Amino acid sequence: MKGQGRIVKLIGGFYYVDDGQAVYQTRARGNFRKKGIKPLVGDEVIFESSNPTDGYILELLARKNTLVRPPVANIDLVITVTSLKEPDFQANLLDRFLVMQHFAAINTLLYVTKGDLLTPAAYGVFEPIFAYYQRIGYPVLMTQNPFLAENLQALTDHLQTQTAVVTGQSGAGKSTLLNHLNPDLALATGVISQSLNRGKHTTRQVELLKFGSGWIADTPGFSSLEIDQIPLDELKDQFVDFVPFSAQCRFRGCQHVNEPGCAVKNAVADNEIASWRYDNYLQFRTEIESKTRFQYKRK
Ligand SMILES: Nc1nc2c(ncn2[C@@H]2O[C@H](COP(=O)(O)OP(=O)(O)OP(=O)(O)O)[C@@H](O)[C@H]2O)c(=O)[nH]1
Ligand SMILES: [Zn+2]
Repeated sequence: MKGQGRIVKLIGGFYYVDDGQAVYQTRARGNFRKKGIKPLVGDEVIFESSNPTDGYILELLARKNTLVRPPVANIDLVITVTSLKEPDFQANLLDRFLVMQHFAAINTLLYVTKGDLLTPAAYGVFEPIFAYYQRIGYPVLMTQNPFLAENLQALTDHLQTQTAVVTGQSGAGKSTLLNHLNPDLALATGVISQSLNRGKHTTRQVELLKFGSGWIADTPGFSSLEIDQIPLDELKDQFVDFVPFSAQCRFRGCQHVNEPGCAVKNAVADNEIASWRYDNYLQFRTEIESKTRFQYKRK
């Protein structure tokens, strides 16, 4: 038979395709292989299969978007799980996630965890920081006890028919959040967490799981993230809080570094743009510049 379905996981060179009725184990064939295009979890595909364990992907349908890390396609929403403690909150890492997700044109929601490990006073320090992210356009779900029913319900309301991916730093609480969200998901992650005994990192591969009428995927955590695939002069556009000001910069194409009459720098001085955001912007620029220089040298 020939059918259309979605790749829900990738293990050992096999792509598992869900066509809404069943899941088929397939391998990649098709023209796209010659072009060097690799199927990703989340891809819509045309496949051929005579039985559930022996099929072929013939064709990849056009992708809406692609997230490089984790490698997933056709995502509507990324839930970026951000812990306040164990591991400590790092605005630099959070901004990396946000910049990469904006560059990939994927919507982001912030889910804040581990407030329960802090005193109310220590927790309070973080409130204005996340209020800032909320103000510049990122939905934020944040309560001191992160897994209160109302907070989980608010997240469920955001999910609906969407395809969502849970991402974030190692140990931030991604799997824990999924377990709280739905007992059915807990089953799926429960299998994986048996391997917990062998090491610290639980989630090793991306798998799309049915959630309500949509899909959700846990992903392996990571502790660093390179932003150097973003072209240097496009980095400023990924800082969503800079964009409303940049139209008032004296020079078109202002990079907000040394240019006179820069409205973004003025906004930083006036505390309208958070200084840590601007500092991270300059740091990311330096990283991209040093990478680019390296590439020129090699030619
Ligand atoms: N106190 C507290 N502990 C939490 C919270 N969220 C997660 N944890 C604990 O933190 C540890 C790591 O949680 P996980 O859900 O495995 O983290 P993860 O982000 O999935 O980790 P990786 O799969 O390694 O990327 C576990 O021991 C959880 O029980 C929270 O909000 N509060
Ligand atoms: Zn400027």
